[in-house]
Amino acid sequence: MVRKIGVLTSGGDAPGMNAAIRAVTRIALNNGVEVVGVHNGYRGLLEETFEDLGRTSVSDIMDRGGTVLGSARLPEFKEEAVQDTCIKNLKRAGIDALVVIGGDGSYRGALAMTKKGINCIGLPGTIDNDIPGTDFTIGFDTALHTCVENVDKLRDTSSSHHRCSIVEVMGNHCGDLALYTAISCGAEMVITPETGYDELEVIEKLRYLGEAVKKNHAIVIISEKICDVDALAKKVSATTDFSGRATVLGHIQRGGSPTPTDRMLASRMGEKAVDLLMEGIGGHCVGIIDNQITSMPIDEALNRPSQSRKALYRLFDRLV
Ligand SMILES: Nc1ncnc2c1ncn2[C@@H]1O[C@H](COP(=O)(O)OP(=O)(O)O)[C@@H](O)[C@H]1O
Ligand SMILES: O=P(O)(O)OC[C@H]1O[C@](O)(COP(=O)(O)O)[C@@H](O)[C@@H]1O
Ligand SMILES: [Mg+2]
Repeated sequence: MVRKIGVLTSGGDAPGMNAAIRAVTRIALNNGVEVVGVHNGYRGLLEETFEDLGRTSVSDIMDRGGTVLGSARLPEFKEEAVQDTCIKNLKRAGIDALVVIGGDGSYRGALAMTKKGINCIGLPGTIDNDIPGTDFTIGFDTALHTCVENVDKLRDTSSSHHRCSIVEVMGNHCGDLALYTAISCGAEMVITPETGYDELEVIEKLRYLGEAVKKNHAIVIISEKICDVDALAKKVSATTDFSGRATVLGHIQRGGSPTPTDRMLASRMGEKAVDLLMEGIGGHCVGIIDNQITSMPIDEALNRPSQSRKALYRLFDRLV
């Protein structure tokens, strides 16, 4: 029987994490289960930075970006000795189950802890939308809104100055944020890990858009970690009709008040996490598939192939 649940946020923060913390806390308390907030991800398990959470501890946090519990990356958490210390610390605090809100790395940690005797449930919290086993992650929708808002602004000034804006967005190794932004903003090109990158092809396409199609501006959305966008912008200025400018949206994509979609998703997922723990289930992660809240074993989720975006790339091509 579960009497006390811990909750932590781990890896890169994401808007909506607070709504998830709130949901876990309120739903557990309403079931007569105590809740402990663990500060700074897995580091808090090691350093025992625990805080009892009451109903009002999670008041007025739903609309705030970031995570009130703090987040961290703790590479040494992969070591068994460190995990063993964390298990001891959890037991000493009387915490018998844990909700981990984070990305794929955090899921691996949650699985390891479950195998060592503390049931953990993973909630997908990342702006990257790169977690298998769910159609959408908490934070993706808000980050997409931020990207769209900023690219819309860049389009205004790019049109005035006959410019090509090359906009780098986050996503780690996943192109979703770039692809969804590109479709939503009516960009001229999208470059992601899925499309691959060929500098000559990009220049040729921009030449065609400038010289043959007579476009006033061109927006290129590119995923991070693909090329040096400043160098590409210089090349565009030197070899096409457009003057090139690079913008790296950076960490603003991680902040801001979560959209209602992210707040809803976080609340629904938080509810599911507590229900699973109360049923005695651990080592699972929660997802949303076809708008239904689901759960599956973490190792099954991590071994699933990532979803095909072929239809969306085709749509992008047909819209240009
Ligand atoms: N294989 C693993 N085993 C145990 N813990 C892990 C593992 N991989 C990552 N972690 C823990 O999860 C934390 C967050 O992982 P990271 O990949 O940085 O972010 P995210 O969870 O957002 O993908 C890491 O700092 C580490 O503490
Ligand atoms: O904040 P940092 O350490 O610079 O990391 C940046 C990375 O974190 C992210 O913003 C989020 O990644 P995770 O959710 O997997 O932690 C990535 O898009 C980006 O590559
Ligand atoms: Mg990750």
